[in-house]
Amino acid sequence: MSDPVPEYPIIVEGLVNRFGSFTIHQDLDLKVRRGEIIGVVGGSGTGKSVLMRSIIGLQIPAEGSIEVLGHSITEAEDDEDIDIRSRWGVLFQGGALFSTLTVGENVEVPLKQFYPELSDELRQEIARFKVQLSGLPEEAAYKYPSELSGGMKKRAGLARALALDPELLFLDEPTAGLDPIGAAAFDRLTRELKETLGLTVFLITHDLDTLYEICDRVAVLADKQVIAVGTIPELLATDHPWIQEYFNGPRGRNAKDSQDRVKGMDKLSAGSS
Ligand SMILES: Nc1ncnc2c1ncn2[C@@H]1O[C@H](COP(=O)(O)OP(=O)(O)OP(=O)(O)O)[C@@H](O)[C@H]1O
Repeated sequence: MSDPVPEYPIIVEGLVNRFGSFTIHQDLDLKVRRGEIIGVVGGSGTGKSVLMRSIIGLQIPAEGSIEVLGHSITEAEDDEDIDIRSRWGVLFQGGALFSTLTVGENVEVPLKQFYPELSDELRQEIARFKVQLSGLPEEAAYKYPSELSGGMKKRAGLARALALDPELLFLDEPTAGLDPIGAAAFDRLTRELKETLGLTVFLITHDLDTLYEICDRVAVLADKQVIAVGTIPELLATDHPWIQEYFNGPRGRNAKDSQDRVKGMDKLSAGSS
């Protein structure tokens, strides 16, 4: 049995990341709450993906400490490292599916790695279930990534991220490249999965609609740090120029207007029923 999920399943303190003489993060702190969807935003190149890679142990920081599900990532021993990696799922930008494997076989990869004792039959059945959980038709399990649309590839990547029943889900720009309807459907799926599976979700995005629709809080990366974390109204109450420009610029206003319209329609339909 894994330990229970702590109140803050991700704690980053004093993180420093450098590439050569180029400093990406300097004394960056972030605490993610259990059960929330935290949106991570920031200009291009501010180090959102590098932060995610540090949290999941793919990028060794120059300084700082990172704790995930109560375990130190920066000082993990090998065995502990393997145990903890089975408790999160990651959807990388672009899906990162193996092109020579079918969708089902892609989902089987982490199952084979972490549960080699599973029979082929059971492993395949679990993979088919995860494919359906991600909103794909069952037959998608037998297709190759090249036979899927962009939106289906994202869902296939999500199915693989869910393979091990993770407690934490990392999504790197999940709606990038999707049409607005596909993006909204993916957002709904993320929210539903979070609620039904009790996940904590770390979600990097440039998509303002996603932030308004499904994120409980938003962390803003700028000036090599997380300069603010909070709900969108809380962020709007700060006077940081990037935050104001981002949420109050034309795209930010459009996203807010469209969320207000959806809420208004929900109220109307609740009133008429
Ligand atoms: N392995 C690496 N070696 C050298 N530089 C790197 C490496 N990985 C990332 N960088 C640099 O670190 C910076 C932050 O990259 P990162 O991918 O985290 O940005 P991001 O905020 O996710 O950007 P975007 O929104 O464009 O995806 C960039 O300048 C990038 O070129």
